[in-house]
Amino acid sequence: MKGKFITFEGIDGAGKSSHVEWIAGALRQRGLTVHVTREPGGTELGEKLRELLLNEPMHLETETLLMFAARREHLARLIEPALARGEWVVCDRFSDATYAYQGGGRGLDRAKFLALEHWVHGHLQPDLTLLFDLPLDVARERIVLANRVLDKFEQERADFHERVRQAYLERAHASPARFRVIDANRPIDDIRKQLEQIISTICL
Ligand SMILES: Nc1ncnc2c1ncn2[C@@H]1O[C@H](COP(=O)(O)OP(=O)(O)OP(=O)(O)O)[C@@H](O)[C@H]1O
Ligand SMILES: Cc1cn([C@H]2C[C@H](O)[C@@H](COP(=O)(O)O)O2)c(=O)[nH]c1=O
Repeated sequence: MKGKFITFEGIDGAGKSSHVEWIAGALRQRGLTVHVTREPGGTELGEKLRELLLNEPMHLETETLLMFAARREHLARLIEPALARGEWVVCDRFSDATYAYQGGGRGLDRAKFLALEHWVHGHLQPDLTLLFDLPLDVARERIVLANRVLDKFEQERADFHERVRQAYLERAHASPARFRVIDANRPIDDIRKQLEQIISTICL
């Protein structure tokens, strides 16, 4: 079977990372070779860029270019070779995050996003994108309960995160064949049952 590229998306605290390893395990049980990775990050250089991106204030275009620079490295070193070998890649965030955070959240010109997307991976889109969607206040409450140190994005105001959420939903609406919108305001076990059904259909 051909390798597939699955991405997880959603606002901060949506709960996507809680399912990334689980879905990889479910795929491995079907005999597949699966790589779990994340953005920004996923390579040695990408993880260094992640440190800067999540902590240093910078111009919006610098932030966007660094997200795509990290992505180019990630594609070249991990994602494209794995897919070429027929292996699967499960990635916590990809370019839809740039569309939602830098575009929706910060107001990056859409044409600039599209130009970078075309340059960096015009030939490749995820086979499946799971968008974890839920009201902002529920996601905020989860982050507070987790008691973690907030990064630059998590420290943004509620209106920023609301714009990110809406941009994700708009992007999902524009590509219904690629996206599955998951109601993330449910218990983890219920979400896993839905994910199990989704992967059964793509593993056929
Ligand atoms: N369905 C759920 N119900 C209740 N709590 C949840 C649910 N899913 C995840 N959580 C909890 O919410 C917190 C955030 O979850 P997680 O780290 O998976 O979110 P995330 O979308 O990856 O966030 P971020 O992008 O900010 O890292 C964690 O403490 C997790 O245990
Ligand atoms: C890929 C990507 C990510 N971001 C933001 C979104 C999150 O707030 C952080 C990553 O943190 P996580 O806990 O690993 O989800 O980075 C972004 O703004 N633009 C992007 O392209």
